[in-house]
Amino acid sequence: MDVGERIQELADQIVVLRDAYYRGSPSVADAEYDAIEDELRSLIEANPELAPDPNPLDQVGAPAVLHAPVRHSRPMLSLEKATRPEQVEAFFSRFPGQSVVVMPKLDGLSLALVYENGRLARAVTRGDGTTGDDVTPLVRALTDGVPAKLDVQDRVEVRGEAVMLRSTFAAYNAAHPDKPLINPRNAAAGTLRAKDPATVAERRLQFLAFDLLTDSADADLERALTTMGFTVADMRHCDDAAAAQTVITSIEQRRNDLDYDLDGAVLRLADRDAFAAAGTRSSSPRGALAFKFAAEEKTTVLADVVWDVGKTGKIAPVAWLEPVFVGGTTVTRATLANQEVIKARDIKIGDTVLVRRAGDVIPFVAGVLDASKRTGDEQDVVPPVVCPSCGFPLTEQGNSRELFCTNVSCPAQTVRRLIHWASRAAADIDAIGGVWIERLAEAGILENPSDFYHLTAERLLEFDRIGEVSAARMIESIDTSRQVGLRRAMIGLAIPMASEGTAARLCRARFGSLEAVAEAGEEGLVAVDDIGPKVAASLIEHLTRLRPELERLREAGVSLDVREEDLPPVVAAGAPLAGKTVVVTGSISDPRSGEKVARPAFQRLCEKAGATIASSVSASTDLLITGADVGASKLTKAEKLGVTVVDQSEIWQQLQAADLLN
Ligand SMILES: NC(=O)c1ccc[n+]([C@@H]2O[C@H](COP(=O)([O-])OP(=O)(O)OC[C@H]3O[C@@H](n4cnc5c(N)ncnc54)[C@H](O)[C@@H]3O)[C@@H](O)[C@H]2O)c1
Ligand SMILES: [Zn+2]
Repeated sequence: MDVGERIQELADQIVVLRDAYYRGSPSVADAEYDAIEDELRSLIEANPELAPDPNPLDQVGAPAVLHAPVRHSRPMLSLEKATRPEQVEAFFSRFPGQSVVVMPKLDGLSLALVYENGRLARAVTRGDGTTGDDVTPLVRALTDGVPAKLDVQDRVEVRGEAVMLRSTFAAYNAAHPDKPLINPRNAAAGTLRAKDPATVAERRLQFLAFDLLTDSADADLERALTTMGFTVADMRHCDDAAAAQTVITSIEQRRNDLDYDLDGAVLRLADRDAFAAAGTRSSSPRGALAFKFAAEEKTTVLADVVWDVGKTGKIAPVAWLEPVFVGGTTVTRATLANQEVIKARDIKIGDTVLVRRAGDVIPFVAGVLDASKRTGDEQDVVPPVVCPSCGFPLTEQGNSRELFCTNVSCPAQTVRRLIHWASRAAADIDAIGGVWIERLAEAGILENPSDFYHLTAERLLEFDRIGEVSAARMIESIDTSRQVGLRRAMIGLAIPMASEGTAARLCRARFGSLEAVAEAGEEGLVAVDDIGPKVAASLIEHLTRLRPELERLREAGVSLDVREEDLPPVVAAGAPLAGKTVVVTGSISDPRSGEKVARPAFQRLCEKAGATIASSVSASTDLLITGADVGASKLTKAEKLGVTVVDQSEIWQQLQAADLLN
């Protein structure tokens, strides 16, 4: 094929792929689509005379199916892409002396919000860049971060990205295993295509502003937007390429801690007038550049599905994949959740599947993008009828029909329980990996956690492929783990229904040892906040069953007593929340960095500030601290009970003022 033909072929492919993508059913992963654009771009650069007409690279989006078309005041463009530091340098050298802001490139869909006489008049999607879709009712009903009113009378247009938070996405998929969403970007776009807000009510979006079109406002973009009350993607001012590169790298490193997907960093002239003066190309502004990060989604072939027995006997499907580089590592295994999810996503062995590895979640198979690629040789995924490890019959539980092995002495479960005991969150026996645990269990040396503490170097040296140094290290690591203490021992014993939070709360409630928990009785346990009768019953049942094991652990010198660090924090005099009972709700993030903060970590900070934490709002609550994405029902309840509601920002300020951060 000659170059001209290849160019035409790529251009045609792009048109077809864009059409499918902007209709909401992409047929390849973004990374694969981008590779096609890149190839076309470099062929045209080398052979400008062969540029196709029309050239899809000069166009934005797709001639979408518009329900309520609205023409944009100024075109909504795409961004020039970069992947190498030299391209960042070239950008700076084009604008000598100009300050540049560097900010995350949010992966959602762009919206233009038009305000007239201080009121939100219209919210419009990008569409083909010239004409977009009016989605005002959906944005009003479902999007956080869109003020209904502004303190400005002139016409103001604010542009930004509507994203679905990763936490919203995960919660939605957990609640709807029968109709899972593929990824947050697609989910956000689908939400704004809905005919009726009520049908997508659980799919809330967040708007983050990055552009402002008006004459009457501060020249500095970030200051102008924040003054108006918008949430702005974290912007850093940089005076040279080296500084920008440092910010880009730090954004990429923080990528996993954020509650939204990013696909890169955007560089843009900080001064609004300079940006406007720089002008545009056919499909992108000259005053901005997008630096792309490694993809968090790729497609690969699902080679097989194996059913894995977990520590509680749960049998879960695991996808074996042809190796694929995604989210920064090579992935060969991914979770498929359960049989209902496999059915809902219509996944077969041999399919080309989309694998997603984003944030701190384990890689999962998000679905099949293009079922028309099937050859007919694909095979259905058939759930097992007996335990793959011990052959015992299985039971099904819950709406997702999760499978469980009913044999308490199932060998696979035993190994998993031992691995769990040795894991970092529990006893942290880091020198002994899963493979060794399996070998030792097979040899009949390990069955219960207490067996670890009778291992000797001599015994380990009887095995093949082990030297004295590693045997000594393993024994030393076991010895250190004797200090495990109440909280982590409880985690390590994997008691059904008792979470890591349960273990932490029992310590905070001043239980002195695991035995003390076992003897507290239901009444003593439910007195602890957030421990209900079901959790209490499970604790009593399993700790009673484990009584002989607890004795064996004690005899082996393992501490099951509460550790100093797990006790409630010492509260300083004059602490800002002293004596207050508080409830924390919504998603919390540190305003200094924008990073998501796990709720327990934030609650711990509140405790340091003197608060007592409660799990739900009641008449004895003093404060309800709200993060992002708070359901209306919580607020209504607080209002009814006369509980004061404060935004997290106020608490962060108080924490900072009391020197409780860092
Ligand atoms: N999988 C497929 O088949 C397929 C097909 C077509 C397009 N796509 C994907 O769609 C995207 C193409 O869209 P594009 O060409 O407009 O490029 P783009 O999405 O990469 O860049 C432009 C967009 O970036 C967004 N953005 C996010 N944060 C921003 C910020 N801080 N400042 C400015 N803009 C910001 C804006 O919405 C803007 O419209 C790519 O990610 C591509 O992979 C995929
Ligand atoms: Zn079994």
